[in-house]
Amino acid sequence: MEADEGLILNVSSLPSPYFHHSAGHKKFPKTLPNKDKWQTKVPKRKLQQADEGTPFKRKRKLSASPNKKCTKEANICMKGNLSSKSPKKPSTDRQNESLSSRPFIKTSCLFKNNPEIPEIHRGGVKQVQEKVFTSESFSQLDLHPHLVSTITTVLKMSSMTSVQKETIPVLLKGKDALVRSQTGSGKTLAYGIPLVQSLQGTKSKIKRSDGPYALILVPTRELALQSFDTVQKLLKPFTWIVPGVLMGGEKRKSEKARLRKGINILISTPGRLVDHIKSTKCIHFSRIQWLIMDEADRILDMGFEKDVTVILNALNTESERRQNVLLSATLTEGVTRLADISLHEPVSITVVDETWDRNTPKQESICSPAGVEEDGFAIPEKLQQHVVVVPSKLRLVTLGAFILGKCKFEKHHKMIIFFSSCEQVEFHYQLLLKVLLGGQEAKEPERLPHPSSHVKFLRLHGNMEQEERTEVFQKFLQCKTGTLLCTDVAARGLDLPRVTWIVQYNAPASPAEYVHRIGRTARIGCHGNSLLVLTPSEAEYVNSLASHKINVCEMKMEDILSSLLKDDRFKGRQWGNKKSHGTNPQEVRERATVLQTEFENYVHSSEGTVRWAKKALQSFLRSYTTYPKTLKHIFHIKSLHLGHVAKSFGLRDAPQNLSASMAASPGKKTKPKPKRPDLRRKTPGKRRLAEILRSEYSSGIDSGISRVKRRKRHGKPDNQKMQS
Ligand SMILES: Nc1ncnc2c1ncn2[C@@H]1O[C@H](COP(=O)(O)OP(=O)(O)OP(=O)(O)O)[C@@H](O)[C@H]1O
Repeated sequence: MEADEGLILNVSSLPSPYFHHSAGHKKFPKTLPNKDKWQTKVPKRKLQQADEGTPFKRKRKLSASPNKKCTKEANICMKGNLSSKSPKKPSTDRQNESLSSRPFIKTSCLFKNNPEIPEIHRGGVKQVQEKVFTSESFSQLDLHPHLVSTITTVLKMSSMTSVQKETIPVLLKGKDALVRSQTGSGKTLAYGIPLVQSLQGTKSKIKRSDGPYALILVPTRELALQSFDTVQKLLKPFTWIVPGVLMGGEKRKSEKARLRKGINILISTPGRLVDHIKSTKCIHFSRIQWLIMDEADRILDMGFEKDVTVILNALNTESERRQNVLLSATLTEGVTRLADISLHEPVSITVVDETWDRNTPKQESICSPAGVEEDGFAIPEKLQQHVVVVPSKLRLVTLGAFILGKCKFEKHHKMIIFFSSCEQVEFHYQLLLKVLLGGQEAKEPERLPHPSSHVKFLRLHGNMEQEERTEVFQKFLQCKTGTLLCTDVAARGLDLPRVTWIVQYNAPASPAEYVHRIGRTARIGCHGNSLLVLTPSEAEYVNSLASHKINVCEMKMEDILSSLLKDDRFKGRQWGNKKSHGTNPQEVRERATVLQTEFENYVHSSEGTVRWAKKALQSFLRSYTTYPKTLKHIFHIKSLHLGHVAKSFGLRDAPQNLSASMAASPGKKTKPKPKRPDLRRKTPGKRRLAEILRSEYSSGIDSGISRVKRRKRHGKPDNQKMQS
């Protein structure tokens, strides 16, 4: 794929640095053994005795200093071949015993030579909190009675949220506003209600052929669809006002036709709108009265600034005065810039709880969100945030165990897992489907899983075709349980009901993105949970979050892994028909190793899957280089142990010659990679990176980035599909 151009991978033929293979068992079976044969065909490995030392030392305290980060993992930087550091062989007696009567599952490979796990201390950070609801009803506002009845009967809402109570009157007065309130607090209606109220009451009744009166810009297509849906509901009694969405993916011709017929409230992603501004003659903005930019900071973050400038210029040349609204749960520097160029004497609205040390809510007639950012971002009160520190080698099994624990054994969970690249989403989607679902639904991945199965997987990312994206979005919207694997394309604005867990398998590029990702749960006063997965060398990220008043509490990796005790598919033969003791750490380790072996067997079942895993690993490494400067001391490519990271992609060996730029030898200075937010300087590398990142958000017609084609039924990951 384009995203990976320039990276050269050689298939390594070196023996695995992780395992001591018993004689005659140097190679794993080439194909995934079927389930009943599994226990006899499992590659023979020696058992690690329970008394073989403590696998995880929890000695080191997490340094408060941002530059101190010397775990063993960090020190072994990027050495792909660990042969010199292979775990010691256990005693010969044990070895013989293993060879004669045991299943030869050697647990030391996963649980040895890992860096120490630093202790995480909750910093006693007092999180910023907002009160979600007020006791005031919509009927107290000066709204059209039909609009009020639509809100109460169609949307089934009675009282206003804090942000609605503050924002709606300001917008009804015709003022510009910069609105910040926590995720899931009802910002869509905060602008939607005054918008509809004002348009239904225009002196001369709006005609469809008039064209747009309002423009709503959002960063992703799914959010465009969602906002369209809300606006459409509000417009129920006012049928003469026509909303429409432009978001790419759809044929440009049919969008043009809809524009020609007339759209009064136009909802669009910036890229797609710019495309129409440049190529569609019938598009005009002569009657524009409203410009709303939802997730305003994101719109700028991802290199849409140029598009926004084109849009603003187009609006300014055709209409003189309009009302402008910027909204987000996180106000950042970018918004200040955008506010400067797009808002006119705005009212700044931020919602803060009474118990917090300011009055709530707060209105300022200045436009400087800086103070808000200093105070930290508000997190929904009922959102329980967790972090787990996991050595690289154990990341994949920990993820697998977590999914099984929540979705298979606790059942009623709906989960979103965030990854840092499309390739990783695709790879993990197939891998988890095949291994955790034991192959049933994996045979027909496009089919909905059996309704009784609570372990279901869906995936969403910017390289999918729009038709499939929309289908997946709708499916996840409607399902009660299941797991969505996605990139940040799903991080902003999406209101997906009943999501109980957010997992961040790769840490986000900024605390703001952390806030938006976890904000997909615990919406509008509901309960929710989040889990951030960090490696020992990344543990300091917790301090970075704390500096934004974000408080996470630690979950132990061992506790997550222990859910494997409930799944006898991962039982080592040593335990025979014996009932699990429930807490035996050795048994947990053994089961984790069985699961890891299943992952590896799948990955190594064909050349295509190996290539796929390497591709996913590459894209992970590439995304690792794009953390901004402020986080580079935590997320630095040189802190990664390539062999250990490879293991978390089910690869038995660290790929050799990964890339000249990626896997530079330790100590050798490499050119710094472009940082995520700084995408305006047009060096070719930056332009390409910007393109890749924008693919998550683009209009869908301009990037030229290859897309993952809709999979055929019975589709198997192979090289062809990944190349698309
Ligand atoms: N007054 C209300 N009463 C009850 N539910 C409401 C009310 N206002 C909004 N909601 C519901 O709250 C949920 C979240 O609303 P919305 O998506 O607008 O939040 P948001 O603040 O825009 O979130 P984000 O920052 O993540 O984009 C939606 O399901 C919406 O229908």
